[in-house]
Amino acid sequence: MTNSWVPGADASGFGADNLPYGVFSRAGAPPRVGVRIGDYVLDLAGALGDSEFFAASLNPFMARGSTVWLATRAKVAGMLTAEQGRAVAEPNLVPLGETVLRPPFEVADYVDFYCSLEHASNVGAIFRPGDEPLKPNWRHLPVAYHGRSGTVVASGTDIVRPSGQRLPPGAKEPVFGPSTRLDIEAELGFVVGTRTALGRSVSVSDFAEHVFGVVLVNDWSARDIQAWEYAPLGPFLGKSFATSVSQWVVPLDALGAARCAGREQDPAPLPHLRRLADWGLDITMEVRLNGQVVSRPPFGAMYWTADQMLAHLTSNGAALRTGDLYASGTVSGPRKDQRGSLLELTWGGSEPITLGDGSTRTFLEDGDTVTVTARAAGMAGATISLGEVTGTVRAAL
Ligand SMILES: O=C(O)/C=C/C(=O)CC(=O)CC(=O)O
Ligand SMILES: [Ca+2]
Ligand SMILES: [Mg+2]
Repeated sequence: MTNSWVPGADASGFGADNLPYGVFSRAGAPPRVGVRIGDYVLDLAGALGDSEFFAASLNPFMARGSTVWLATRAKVAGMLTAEQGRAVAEPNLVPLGETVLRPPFEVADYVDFYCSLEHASNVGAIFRPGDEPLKPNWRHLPVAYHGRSGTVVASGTDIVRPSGQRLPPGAKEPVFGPSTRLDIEAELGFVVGTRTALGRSVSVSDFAEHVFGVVLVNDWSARDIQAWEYAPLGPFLGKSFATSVSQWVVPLDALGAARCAGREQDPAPLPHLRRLADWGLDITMEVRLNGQVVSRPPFGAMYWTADQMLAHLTSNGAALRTGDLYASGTVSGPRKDQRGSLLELTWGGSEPITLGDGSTRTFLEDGDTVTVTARAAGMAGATISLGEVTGTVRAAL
């Protein structure tokens, strides 16, 4: 672990080995880019002075590319660990409590993958009983759909219960109204920094050149709307009403110690999707419902890794833009208490879970708060916190 002179930082999960980026503002001042250290934000506009930090999003900084990302990270780490850097950094440290956090980046395109073998198998069994849970393509490519970037919201934003069409159990005709099966999906999101030209593909080996960092994602899902609408084109309004992301983007470089071999793949993917480096990530997530832990999904168990997702996403020549967000899909592990959605935890609503106050849930009720957190191992015993993504359900309008 690299020690920081900032009080409390080393043990906070936001020590000098983490240094995630976000956007903050102070009372009456325009937003700026900052780095979190302990319970403080280092104002990068003040500490480094570069124009891309006087900005309301990380996009201008992310667009500069991986050489600048690494150089900036090294400078910031130096300031927050060495006594010589302290003179510059200290006047630019803002207590977290004096800041308002803003959405960290402007989302360009948003894609959601489906990369957990257990999640895909569980959902297949619940939605399509009697069929093979996995379609024949599943082990050959990371399945995904395009989501709605305009409804990606920052952690803390209230989620209004969506209305839509659904087919009530046993009914022959659909009805329209508030969803009765509102769910969560705990996911990891990858934020693209460096764009590409139309027609170009990104190979698995160029992953770290394009992906700036990771966020936690909750892909809120209305299971009744989804189940009725999805055939044959996939999820649409059942997921497009809101997707929440955490407020600190953890740089890929902070996850070096969390890298692990991806899960074994059988059959071997086609050459353009074959892994060339270890981009599995050993990250443990925690899902809390009204404060109670209901699941601990293990990201290291994902079948497809993020380098493969990016290679697939661009394999047809689709261009990348700064701010593109692609999420892993729901993270579910082999154990029951590792499932990343209520759909799976309650097996389609047939096995309610009991909360600490004695109440039970199948799906979310108005007033429920869901919080997803995650931690990864850092260098030499450090812990890297990925912060949290939280949201409270409000009654349908
Ligand atoms: O299998 C289906 O029909 C639908 C699956 C999902 O809801 C999954 C989705 O949003 C992708 C994911 O989070 O894994
Ligand atoms: Ca999802
Ligand atoms: Mg969504």
